[in-house]
Amino acid sequence: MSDAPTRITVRGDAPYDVVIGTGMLGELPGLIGADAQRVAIIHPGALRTTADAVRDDLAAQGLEAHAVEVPDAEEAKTAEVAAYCWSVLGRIGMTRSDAIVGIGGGASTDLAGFVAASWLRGVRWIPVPTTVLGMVDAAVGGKTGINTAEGKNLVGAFHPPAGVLCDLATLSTLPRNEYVAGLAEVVKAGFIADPRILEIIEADPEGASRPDGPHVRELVERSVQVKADVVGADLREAGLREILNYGHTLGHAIEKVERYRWRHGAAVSVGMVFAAELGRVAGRLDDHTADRHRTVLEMLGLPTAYQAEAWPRLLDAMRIDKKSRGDRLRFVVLDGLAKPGRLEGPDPQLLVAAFAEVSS
Ligand SMILES: NC(=O)c1ccc[n+]([C@@H]2O[C@H](COP(=O)([O-])OP(=O)(O)OC[C@H]3O[C@@H](n4cnc5c(N)ncnc54)[C@H](O)[C@@H]3O)[C@@H](O)[C@H]2O)c1
Ligand SMILES: O=C(O)C(=O)C[C@@H](O)[C@H](O)[C@H](O)COP(=O)(O)O
Ligand SMILES: [Zn+2]
Repeated sequence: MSDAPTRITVRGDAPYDVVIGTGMLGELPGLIGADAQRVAIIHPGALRTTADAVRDDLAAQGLEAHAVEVPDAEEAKTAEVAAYCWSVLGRIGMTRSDAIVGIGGGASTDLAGFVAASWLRGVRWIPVPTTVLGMVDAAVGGKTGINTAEGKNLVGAFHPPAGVLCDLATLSTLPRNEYVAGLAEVVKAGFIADPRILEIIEADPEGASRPDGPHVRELVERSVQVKADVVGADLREAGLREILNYGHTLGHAIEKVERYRWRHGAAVSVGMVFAAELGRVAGRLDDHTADRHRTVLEMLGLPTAYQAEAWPRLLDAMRIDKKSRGDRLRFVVLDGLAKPGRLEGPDPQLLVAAFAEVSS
């Protein structure tokens, strides 16, 4: 692949590009909007240096730029932090012609996007993801939101960004365990739509699990393409988009039970093995593809098991999953490699049998 940035267009009512490359934060002013006077840059402490540099850059372009520091990781995805951001926006006088920039991992961009969706009923926003998970998944597609005490992402809005800047250089400071956790969403893209991703990882798991490894750009580009194709066809999750939730029904339940001490990617990793086992016990997924989940994820050092005694709490947490309809649980399962389907209201015994396969 070349050194020039790659642009992947996300279709829809207001199409936008996901730009993937190195050292392209200079593209940000062009995405802010010609009429903007003020920009709020929402970021966690870990990205303060980047946020300050972006603020100085935007100020040099004549914009009134404000860096808004928020708590780290999931601590940012709360109603209290959203309310803090709204109060800052009020104080700086942000209007509908102004813009919000979200810098950081998926937690920061989910919050920034939600603040943008809710402020004045929607202002322009641009995510600058700095984790592999943010680049391949969270920053693309306009799903924004925060958690509540009852569960993950229960409050939010679909609010597509004006553009997404994935500067691969920002990954140089990302701890390896965070990078590896993010690869779970890359593997998800492989199983639901692009098996070449799985082949790249299987051929060189060591190289694939390093943020400075040789496959970063191809893995990011392929995963973004999968996400762009899906959300470009179904922004509001009327049907197709549900496939991006593969592994998330149990994954989100694990995050809640763990009080967000588990990384999202790690929880989704266990959740995908569970979904594969569910597909297998339901007689829909072949043994080879089901087994391949555990093999690929373990090659990367991702978890594939969870404590058996948590099952009642997990089942309870799964009931409020967004794919549920009334009392009916719904799961994304595979009918084969890259053939996602749905399993609606499964026999509880199937769930127990599938969970037994991931229990430790
Ligand atoms: N909106 C969506 O479609 C979507 C998709 C997938 C995941 N998500 C959400 O994304 C979140 C997970 O995102 P994540 O895995 O990126 O975690 P995160 O945002 O919590 O970031 C992980 C950690 O890495 C730090 N960090 C980020 N970039 C860094 C860098 N370049 N250098 C050093 N440290 C850095 C952060 O401060 C944080 O401590 C979850 O809340 C999940 O629900 C949303
Ligand atoms: O973009 C989507 O749609 C997804 O489901 C992507 C997931 O990886 C992501 O974790 C998303 O935030 C989950 O959404 P939710 O609607 O289940 O909260
Ligand atoms: Zn996810």
